[in-house]
Amino acid sequence: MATYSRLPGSVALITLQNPPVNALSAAVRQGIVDTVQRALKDPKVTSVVICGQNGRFCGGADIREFAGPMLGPPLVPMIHAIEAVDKPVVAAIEGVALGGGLELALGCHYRIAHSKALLGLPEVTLGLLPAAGGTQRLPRLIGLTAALDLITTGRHISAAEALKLGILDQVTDSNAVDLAVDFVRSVAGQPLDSRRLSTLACPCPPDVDSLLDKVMAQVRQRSRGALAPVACVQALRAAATLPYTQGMEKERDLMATLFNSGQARALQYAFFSQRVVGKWSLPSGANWNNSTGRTISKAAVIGLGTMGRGIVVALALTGMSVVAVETQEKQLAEASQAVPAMLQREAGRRSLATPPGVITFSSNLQDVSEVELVIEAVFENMALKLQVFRHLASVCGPGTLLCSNTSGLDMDQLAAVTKSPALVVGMHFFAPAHVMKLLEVVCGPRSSPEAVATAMQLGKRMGKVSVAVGNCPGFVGNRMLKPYLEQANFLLEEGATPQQVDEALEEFGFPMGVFRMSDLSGLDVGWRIRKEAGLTGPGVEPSRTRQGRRYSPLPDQVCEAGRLGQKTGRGWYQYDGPGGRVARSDPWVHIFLEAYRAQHGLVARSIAPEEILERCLYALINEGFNILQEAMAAGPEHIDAIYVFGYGWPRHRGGPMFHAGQVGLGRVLERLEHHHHNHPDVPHLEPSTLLRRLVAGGSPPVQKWREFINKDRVHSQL
Ligand SMILES: C[C@H](O)[C@H](C)C(=O)SCCNC(=O)CCNC(=O)[C@H](O)C(C)(C)COP(=O)([O-])OP(=O)([O-])OC[C@H]1O[C@@H](n2cnc3c(N)ncnc32)[C@H](O)[C@@H]1OP(=O)([O-])[O-]
Repeated sequence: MATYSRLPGSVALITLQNPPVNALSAAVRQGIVDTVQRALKDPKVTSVVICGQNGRFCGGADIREFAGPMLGPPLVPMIHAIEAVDKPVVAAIEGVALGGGLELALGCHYRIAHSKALLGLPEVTLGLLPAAGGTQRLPRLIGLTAALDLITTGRHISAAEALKLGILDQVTDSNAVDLAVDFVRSVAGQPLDSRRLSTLACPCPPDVDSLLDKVMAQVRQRSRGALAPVACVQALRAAATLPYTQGMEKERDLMATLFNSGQARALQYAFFSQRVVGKWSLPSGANWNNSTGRTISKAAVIGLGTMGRGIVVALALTGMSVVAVETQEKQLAEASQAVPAMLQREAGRRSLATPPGVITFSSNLQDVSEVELVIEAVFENMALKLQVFRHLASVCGPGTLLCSNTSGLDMDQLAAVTKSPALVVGMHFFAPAHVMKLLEVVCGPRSSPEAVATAMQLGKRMGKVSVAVGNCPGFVGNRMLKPYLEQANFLLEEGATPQQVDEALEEFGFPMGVFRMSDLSGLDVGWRIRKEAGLTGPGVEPSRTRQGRRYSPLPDQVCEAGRLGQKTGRGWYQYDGPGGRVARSDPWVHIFLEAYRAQHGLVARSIAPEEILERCLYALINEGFNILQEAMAAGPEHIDAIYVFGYGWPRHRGGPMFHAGQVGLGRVLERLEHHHHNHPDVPHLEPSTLLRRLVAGGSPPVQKWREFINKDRVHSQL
């Protein structure tokens, strides 16, 4: 709703009320229409201020309403009516003015904001475009070039940048509503024609067509199949070339194509998934609402390799002090050079509220005795990690939280060697740890709600999307990645090339296909894990089965040939020397694959992109269903947030589990059965029981899976 009050000096104050972000729900829109009418008709009112309750102007249209029929007054005529009012209307912006919220402000004659306010038109991140006049009014106010940047990226800008661009008329460090009230009194009675943005021409550079063509090309390349960014450029082309009314028709038509698109639903699902995972819960019933975490002010990181250095920076960026420990002198010296530079660069990239914390470098584990939380990031080897945990248990105080950055080893085994297993959790970062948004918080069977709450809270402070997951081999992300990688290797055995597999995955929307990604992260990472698991190495027969299951020794043989990816200049592709970034097809690989197939009596066949996608993605998704069944993840949103924020799953496809729902669970089941029939020695293709149950249960929408799983779990226990 929206409330109306009349202030001294003939000012009407309209306050939007829809906590927490005053989104423009049907009730708020009706409230605005009613209160603007009232201000218009009230002869004692000479000017109007619109603001939002609780220090937040407006977070835009109410995204929760998109799933249903649109009720209440539409936004476009509502904003047009405000613009047409013959009394000055000022938007007093505090907190946020995003999407429809900024469009509402653009319909006002003046905009005043608090210096900490955030503004923007992020609709493109929801698979939409600013459809309440934003694509037509913003370019008329700030010019086409600047509007193209804000609308095609959807980025939030500070009040300072908005003032510089000309979106805002004034910015204040004190109360923006008070300033707006004083300001509007001062402009009451002044002509408003020039303040009605829809009546203005759109300032464009002389070569407007080449600018639009250039931006369209950049957007198409950047968006990897996402529809909304392209539609945004088309709407802005209309703003630059058509009168306002026709431009608005173009905006409306483009929005109609986007609104019901699968991509828009996927992106809105991703928006809410990111928020659902913050509300963590454990099978024990402990959750974000009934568990309290500790606020950490001093932490330590053990092991300053690539991951350890990034974790130190991520912690220091929160303002806390960090003890960075590395026992190898050479590595310590290198890290104490590299880390401060990384911290400065990252601090420069982000406008930090608090200065970064102090980092102390040491080679002595004794120096962590005073910290509240330790993150171990040594080499991925259980024996070494156990040694470190035993040492930490003897050095640290009884209340210290001990965390490991392991990417898949048993957290409970580590907890078992400490005095307080309840204070042991996994904090699995993704490289580069100070940049990647995802954090898997691994809850061992003995991890206390307080420990999980502390790790989740710390993740939020580091700006991470933290997802609580269960303790199983590979946790969630890497556990699902295993069948995906396996299928990719099997497809090479059967006739595909690394390029064909990667092209299919990149066409789907991944920034990098599986083989280019493996070359980037280093083929030796997986090779070492397979050797430690006894799957390859001296004395292991290079056959194509292991424990009765199909196994591909292809990647082992590539590594044995000294090809470890970008770091050696050769892997599944060739590069311009060690560290090269540009992947080129390598004749060696094709000769090697032919020889391999001949050696194993395999006949290459042509494999269609559809089969590549089905086998790689459905094997991954199938493992996701097993993870949900075992309660290693609380819901599909958790798996999808992990893949979108940690594994490059294209956001406009929502995530693996959402994608399965869009394809149709029946279809996924049928295709898995088909591929498992053709490859009975690949257990990862055998459909998950939960998938079968969901299909038998009528394939409920993804938002209903958690309910279905919980009911199903209770039922199966009966
Ligand atoms: C016509 C027009 O052109 C078009 C079509 C549109 O306008 S499309 C809409 C365009 N608007 C946006 O894209 C802005 C989306 N929101 C945000 O970016 C952020 O929310 C925030 C504003 C920067 C605050 O961040 P926060 O970190 O302080 O809190 P939070 O946890 O994120 O949010 C707090 C709670 O508010 C909910 N929420 C936030 N914005 C919402 C919105 N626009 N609609 C509905 N719910 C919203 C959110 O789900 C969470 O709920 P719950 O989990 O507590 O149940």
